[in-house]
Amino acid sequence: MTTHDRTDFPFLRALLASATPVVMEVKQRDAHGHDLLGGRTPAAVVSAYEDAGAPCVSVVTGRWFGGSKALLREVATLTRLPLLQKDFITRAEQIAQARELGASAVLLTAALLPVSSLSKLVDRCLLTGLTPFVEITTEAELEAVPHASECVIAVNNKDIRTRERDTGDLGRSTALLPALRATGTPCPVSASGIDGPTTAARLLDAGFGGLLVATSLLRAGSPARWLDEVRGARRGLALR
Ligand SMILES: O=C(O)c1ccccc1NCC(=O)[C@H](O)[C@H](O)COP(=O)(O)O
Repeated sequence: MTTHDRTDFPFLRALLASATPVVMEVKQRDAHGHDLLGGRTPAAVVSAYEDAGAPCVSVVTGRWFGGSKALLREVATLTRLPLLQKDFITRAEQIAQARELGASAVLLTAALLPVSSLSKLVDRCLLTGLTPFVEITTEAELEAVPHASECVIAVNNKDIRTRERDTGDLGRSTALLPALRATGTPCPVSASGIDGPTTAARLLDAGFGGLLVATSLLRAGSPARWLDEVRGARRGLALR
């Protein structure tokens, strides 16, 4: 496969261009079924994310978290920011559908996909102009990621086998970061369980090129303040 021009991939381009590369997520419920929108509409949440300066937005369409394809379609009508679809994507038709719904990137969960399927789906994404957002939890899964230099690769700090009901092990991200970088991915990401601005600042300082956050941002009330606190915490770390 030939190397693609990154400028044709809006999700990756936006993440790489951002000084605060936090992918802000629209997620209706947490893994325990607790509502996260608190009476807000998706429009209100997306507007707050835009005001905060989010480079891109993730939309959970998976039913475990109360999502739906209609939610992605709705969010796509509300913003021009590049969108990531988070769902269990296992078939090429779902990639075509993601694009139709308005996504610029799709989640591919390495733990759920045989290596040959992951490879075909990554190829399909790249041919379709979607950024493959490949989530891994181990070094073995990471080694099986094809065309890593054209994928966003994210360490999932939570455990998909328990439906992500755990609080997340951020040590997994830190431990896997050198191996992540060695793949040549332009954007190593830490995803899930990032519990606040101080943790986010620490992960960005450690060298992550992006973070994916839902629960903490949605519970914080003001995403703009949350991101300001990340900047403040980073300044504090630089002064040490
Ligand atoms: O991780 C998956 O495989 C997955 C598949 C389908 C829908 C959602 C999925 N994961 C959940 C998430 O991606 C989290 O919502 C996201 O990482 C944010 O986590 P948090 O900040 O802890 O709410």
